[in-house]
This record gives sequence, C-alpha cells and structure tokens, in this order.
Amino acid sequence: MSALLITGARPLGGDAVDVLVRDGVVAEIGSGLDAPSDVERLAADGLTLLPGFVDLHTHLREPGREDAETIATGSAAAAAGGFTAVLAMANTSPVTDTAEAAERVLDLGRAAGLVDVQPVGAVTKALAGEELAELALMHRSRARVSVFSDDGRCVHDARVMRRALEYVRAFGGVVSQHSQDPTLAGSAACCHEGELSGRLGLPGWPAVAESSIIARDAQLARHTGSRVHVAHVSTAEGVEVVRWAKSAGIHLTAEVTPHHLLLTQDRLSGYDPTFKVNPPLRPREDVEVLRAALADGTIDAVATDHAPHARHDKEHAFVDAAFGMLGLETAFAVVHDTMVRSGALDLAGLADRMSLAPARIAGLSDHGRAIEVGAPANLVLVDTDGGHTVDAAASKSLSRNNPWHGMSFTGAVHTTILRGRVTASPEESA
Ligand SMILES: NC(=O)N[C@@H](CC(=O)O)C(=O)O
Ligand SMILES: [Zn+2]
Ligand SMILES: [Zn+2]
Repeated sequence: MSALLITGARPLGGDAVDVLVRDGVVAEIGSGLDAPSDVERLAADGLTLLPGFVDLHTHLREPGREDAETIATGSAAAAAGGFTAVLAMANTSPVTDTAEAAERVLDLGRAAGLVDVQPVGAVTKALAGEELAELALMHRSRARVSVFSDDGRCVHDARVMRRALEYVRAFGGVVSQHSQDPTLAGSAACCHEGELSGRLGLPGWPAVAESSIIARDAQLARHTGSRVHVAHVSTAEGVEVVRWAKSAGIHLTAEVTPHHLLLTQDRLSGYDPTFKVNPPLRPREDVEVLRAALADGTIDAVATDHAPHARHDKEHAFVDAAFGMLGLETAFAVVHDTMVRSGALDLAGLADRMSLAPARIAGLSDHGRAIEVGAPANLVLVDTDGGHTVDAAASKSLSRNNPWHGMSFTGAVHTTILRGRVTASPEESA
C-alpha cells in the first residue's frame, strides 16, 4: 500500500489543508492529519492545489520522429508542466489510424508512466482526407479512442466530415477539427493575412479560412446531431462563429493555445522560424478577443498544441521551416500571467479551462475532478508567486523550438502527482 501526505496546501477558495492519498486515491482531507511515520510527506505550504491539467492537443512524434520527441520525453515535459493527461495527436508516422496503432501509443504512454497518454485517432486513413479510418474499431480497442482528428490537416471534404460526425455520434465521440480551408490558406500560408504579410512578403493566412470551416462544421454538427471540437481557434472571426454555434444549441466546443493568448504577429518581423506556427500568430485585436472568449467560456479550454521539431526541420528560411512550437512546460505560467494576473479569470477558472473542461471534452473520467475523498489523486501544486525565467536548455522536451526562452513569468508549476505518485518536482528538475 502506497501513501502520500500533502501538508499545508491551499485548495481552491479555502484555507490550507492536508490531503492524504492512499493507493492513488484521495483518502482524507482535513487539518493536522495524522499518518504513520513511513508515509511519504510533501510540504506544500504556500502552494495551491489544483486538479492535474489535461491537454487536448499534444504532438508526441512517436512513432516516426523520435529525433524530435518520444512518448517518454513528451510525457516528462507534460508532467513538468503540471499535466496528468495528454491527448496524443495522430499525425505520427505511421499515422494513428488503426486500433493497433492507437494501442501502441497507449502502451508506450503506460510504459513511460508519467502522464496518461490518450491517443487521438485519425479521422481519415493516412490523414489523406478521403477514406474514413477505423473509427469504431479504435473506439472499441483497449485505447478507447473517442477524440478523432486529422490535425495538421483540415478535413476539408464536407461529405467526409459529415460521415465522420455520423460515425462518432454512435459512441459519443468527437471530431477535433484543424479549421483551415486549404483553398483559402494553402500549405505555404504562414503569416496572418494583412498589412504585415504584405510588408514581410510572406504568404497570407486569412481569418476567413478558419471561420468559414468552423461555420460549416457547426452546421454539420447540427445536421448530424454530433459533436465537433475546434482545435486552436486563433481569430476574432472564429470566436464569433463559435459564439453563434453555442447560442444555437449546437454541440461545439473550442480550445485556444497559450501562444495565441500571448504572442502577436509582430514576432514575425525578424523572420525567426521559432515563431512559425499554424495557425499563425495574429494581431493584438484577435489576442484580446481570444482572452475575453476564454474568460466568458465561449472558448472552453486551453490546449497547448505542443509541436516539437528537430533543429534540421526548424532552422531554415522562414518559408521553409516546419510549423510549430513547444508548449507543455510553459502553459500554466502563460495562462496564469495572461488570464489570472490580469484579473480575467480566477484560479478556479484556470482549473476549469486547463483541467475540468478538457477532461470533459475528451471523456477522461479520472481527470479534471474536484479534489474530494474518493477521487483519483491526479493533482498539481502550483506556486502563484514562483517567478522564473524560461530556459530552453532546461526543457524535458527533446526539441528546442521554444518561443518562450528568456521570458519571465510570475507563476510556476511546483509538483505534479499522478495517481498519488510524484511525476515532477523541483528537486528532480534541479
Ligand atoms: N501547430 C503546428 O504548427 N504544427 C502542428 C500541426 C498542427 O497543429 O496543425 C505539428 O504537428 O507540428
Ligand atoms: Zn492543427
Ligand atoms: Zn496540432
């Protein structure tokens, strides 16, 4: 029998308490809890106890690009970022488009043992956008896949999207869409379309390429009575459509990335490929709308879109470099600074957007739960005054495409706990 006693932690909206975890489950909550002397103790004075974070959108790169990230290194980065569960995107090589492939990702995640790795299944075979992948078989497999996405690519064919929504409806699944109409923003598009893309001479990515797909998918979700999730919404126009869909009672949810909440398009002026990401960084006005929409719940969740890339894929002229940036280890600090310190959200709101809501969207019943007796002990201790400066070299990720390097934040993740076991702590990262 394993046990852990967390002492002096501040729960949401209350006075400091002790929490005793036994066999991976919260066993007792109270003050001055007694425990046998052989029980592992964790002094958490001054720290806040939250449910472990859940990332709806992580690229772990294994199988196929183990030079950029492995399930083990990505899991370590996730744990360091306060996550207890991550959804591993399907755009690996081979693609996660079969039950067997999904089970392999699940098993590699279990072997790493730092975070629950829940595979996302591809919507279409090889992400080709044509034939549906084995959605039901993936769902019925040990991996119990219920989130499907061709992320990296948009499911552009409306008929394919319609069929996918019909299929997943049968078992309560959801399609997470990379909303980018490829006829309006092709694969070269890498800068928000506007005055800046003209000045920099970079192919433009207009907001309407995002918002028009969200609108179409909302109509398809209504028509099929199914659920759609909008990955990495990045524009005010996109938010406007999400707001409309929700007001119409359509089952649509949305996520925003930490980078779209803080970084703006002017980072591109130096043509540094570290800031090349899809969808691209947007103007200040969009960032303001994204923050307000996350605060008022129009956007349900924060998701990192952690997208590690090897140096030789990133260190190119801007137009040739790979799209994507790291995000797991810095997500809490970014969301805390942009949303909580600014007064837009309180810590309970942050816990909702980074844990409760994403767990609900993904159907992960062991995560995103209120901290109460009987709940699985998937927890994170955060230091809201844990000021620090990000050092890319200290990252657990195998990749170094870290746009946050050198930036200072006021909050930090202190300790992460997965089913009662410490998976990341300051001692271990020192
Ligand atoms: N976000 C990115 O810029 N890149 C992602 C793909 C994606 O999320 O669309 C990747 O897999 O590298
Ligand atoms: Zn995407
Ligand atoms: Zn992605």
